[in-house]
Amino acid sequence: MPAILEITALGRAYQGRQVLKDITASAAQGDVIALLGKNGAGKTTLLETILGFAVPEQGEVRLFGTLSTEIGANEKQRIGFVPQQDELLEQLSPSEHLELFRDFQPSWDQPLCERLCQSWDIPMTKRISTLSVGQRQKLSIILALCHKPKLLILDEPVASLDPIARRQFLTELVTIAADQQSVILFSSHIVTDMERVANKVWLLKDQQLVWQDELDTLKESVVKLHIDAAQPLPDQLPLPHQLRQQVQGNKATVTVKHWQSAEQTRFEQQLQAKIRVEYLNLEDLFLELHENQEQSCDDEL
Ligand SMILES: Nc1ncnc2c1ncn2[C@@H]1O[C@H](COP(=O)(O)OP(=O)(O)OP(=O)(O)O)[C@@H](O)[C@H]1O
Repeated sequence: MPAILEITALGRAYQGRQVLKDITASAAQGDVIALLGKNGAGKTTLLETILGFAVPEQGEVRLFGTLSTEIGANEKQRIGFVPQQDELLEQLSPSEHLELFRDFQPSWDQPLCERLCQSWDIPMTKRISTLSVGQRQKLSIILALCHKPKLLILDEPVASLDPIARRQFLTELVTIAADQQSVILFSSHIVTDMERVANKVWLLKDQQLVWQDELDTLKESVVKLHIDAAQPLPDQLPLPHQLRQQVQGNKATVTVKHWQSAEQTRFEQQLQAKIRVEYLNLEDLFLELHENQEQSCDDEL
């Protein structure tokens, strides 16, 4: 069976300016992937290119084995998408909009739809043009979820949701990923949310996916070392794979990547110091991985 999502040597440029470069990645059933990157890193561009909205300048994307720019109704029925800017039909009511979608979707889950509409207080009979931003976002999510897609792509899906709706939405995502064995790929700047549900991280930086692996592996690999020495430490500490270091007298904090706990004793002996290893949450990891640009950095992540 072909992979749900396969990206090969993908490149995108706008008016000759490269936005994505040499991206190769794939996703398997059950993957919940957090797509991280600063503003303008290219997340929306990547998600829209995956969906086949534009022909890539380099490389290709395959969805269910078919080029994303050539997918037909069969593949489209297996995809759910929540765009950053919703594309709802303003003149309809939520009830009419949902009905319209349901008619085109053989696998529509009506009980799920009713449950979400009720728990998210969707005003079913008001015109969509009169809904609040949060209500519109909820409706977009319901439209994307209820046909039980095998590939669910969400671009900033929770930006306008209140904390209760966000938590409910995240719970739904986890359930869907587990029950339907689908792929979920979503971007968000609310990194704490992503950490709750994602099992993989794709990190976009300098046009490339500089990290694409298990979230747990990332957390074990990039750590902050708190060093406490008997004597003053040198300005530049001889530790490999440093992202950032701050030395003050006998103490230092150093963020390193490719950390291997077996090395701790050796470094302690080398520096004649005690080292405490701090494992970071995803938000701190994101900050550390982006704040290293001006610092001494031995190579790219
Ligand atoms: N249609 C376009 N024409 C020209 N440049 C574009 C176009 N769309 C996006 N860009 C540029 O490509 C880069 C990536 O934009 P993109 O929207 O993909 O980033 P993003 O990571 O989704 O950002 P954000 O987190 O702010 O939503 C930005 O520099 C943006 O200005």
